[in-house]
Amino acid sequence: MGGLTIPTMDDIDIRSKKVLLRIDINSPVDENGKIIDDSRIKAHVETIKELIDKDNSVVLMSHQGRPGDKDFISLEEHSKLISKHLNREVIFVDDVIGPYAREIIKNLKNGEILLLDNVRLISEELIEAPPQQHVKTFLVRKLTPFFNIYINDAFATAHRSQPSIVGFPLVLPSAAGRVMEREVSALARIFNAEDTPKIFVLGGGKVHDTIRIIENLMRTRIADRILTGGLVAELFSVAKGMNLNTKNMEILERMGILSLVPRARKLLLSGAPIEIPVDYKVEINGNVIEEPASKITGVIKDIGPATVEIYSSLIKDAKVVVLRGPMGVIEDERFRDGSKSVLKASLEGWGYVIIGGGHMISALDKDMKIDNNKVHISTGGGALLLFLSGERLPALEALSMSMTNRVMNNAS
Ligand SMILES: Nc1ncnc2c1ncn2[C@@H]1O[C@H](COP(=O)(O)OP(=O)(O)O)[C@@H](O)[C@H]1O
Ligand SMILES: O=C(OP(=O)(O)O)[C@H](O)COP(=O)(O)O
Repeated sequence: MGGLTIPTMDDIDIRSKKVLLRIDINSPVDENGKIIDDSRIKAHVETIKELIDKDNSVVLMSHQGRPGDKDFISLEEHSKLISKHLNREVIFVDDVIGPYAREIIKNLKNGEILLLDNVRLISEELIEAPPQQHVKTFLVRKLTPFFNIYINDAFATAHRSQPSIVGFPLVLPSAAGRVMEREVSALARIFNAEDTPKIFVLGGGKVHDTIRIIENLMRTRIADRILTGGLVAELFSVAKGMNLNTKNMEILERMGILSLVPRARKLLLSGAPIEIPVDYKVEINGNVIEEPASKITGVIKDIGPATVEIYSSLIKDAKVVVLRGPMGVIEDERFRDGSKSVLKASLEGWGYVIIGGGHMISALDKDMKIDNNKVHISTGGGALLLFLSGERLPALEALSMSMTNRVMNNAS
């Protein structure tokens, strides 16, 4: 798959085993911490079902949000949703590696499913390091003895070199789950680097990740044009010398985004084809108004209608459109238009469309017509873009290493 040889669930003996299944059910949540879109949860049902049908006991592991952020919450609600979509009981334990969790894992019977709590409750999980280092973490050492097999189905986290992603494949027989397998093979099929023009529509809030992705896209000359929205647009607007007014600058400062301005300027000076919005929807004292980018007085919450029109016409002429990260604060119904409109334009165009990232997917309306022959809805955001820009993903590398280790172990 995708240049690397990666074991899938067809390559290992998965019958009547105890399986650790890393999934990515990191979902958008509202201001009360309630899940507003369960697409990622639904995506993993196929892999879980297959493991249960093969008489395994399955322990699910995932993260949700990052410590310090509002969406860093327990996985209890997720367990109910998995249970609903599977139509089976899912045991939830509000623990990850403690004695209580280990006891339940130990006693889990074939056919039973357990969801551990947010793996990022374990601080080691936030560290990016090579697999050889992560093998030594408490997380990997405490849990490995209970399992026969590790399956990684978390394509959306494949760009992180964290213990739950890269540690276990070095010590347990491992394979890619069905989501991981399908993502990698679909992208390899649909994404042809020769097809032009390729337009990337990049928004959302993970600006540190996105600037790295844009640098990669420019280095490998993959993107012909980048249309920005969300906080990514604000960064490039500042880098282009626009005045976004004090309130927005304070938000960017607080989020550590202003420190990225020199990198954004370097990209622009090197000729990166990055477009910024010409107008925005802003919020002032609870009211929504439209303002031109040159005269911003409110807090920026979405791209405006003139920008939507320009972006839509560019999108419609593209051979490949890749969208990741919403154009605005889509948790608020009043600021979903920008994201919905660029999605609609992409689906109406003639090119291939790849949509990624938990938030952008949640802006897809049920009545939007999706032609499965030319649209791939990915569970990944950052992972998807790094994969498309040619970067090697740590999760895939670790799975590939696990196969080499097994071949060597069998030979010795
Ligand atoms: N102008 C904006 N100001 C503040 N937050 C924004 C803005 N535009 C988008 N966002 C936020 O970006 C977040 C989603 O970004 P991200 O996690 O990068 O996307 P995805 O999950 O699709 O990969 C949402 O919570 C949304 O509110
Ligand atoms: O939502 C995710 O990534 P995405 O926003 O790039 O799609 C993944 O769950 C990874 O989460 P992280 O970016 O906090 O490591």
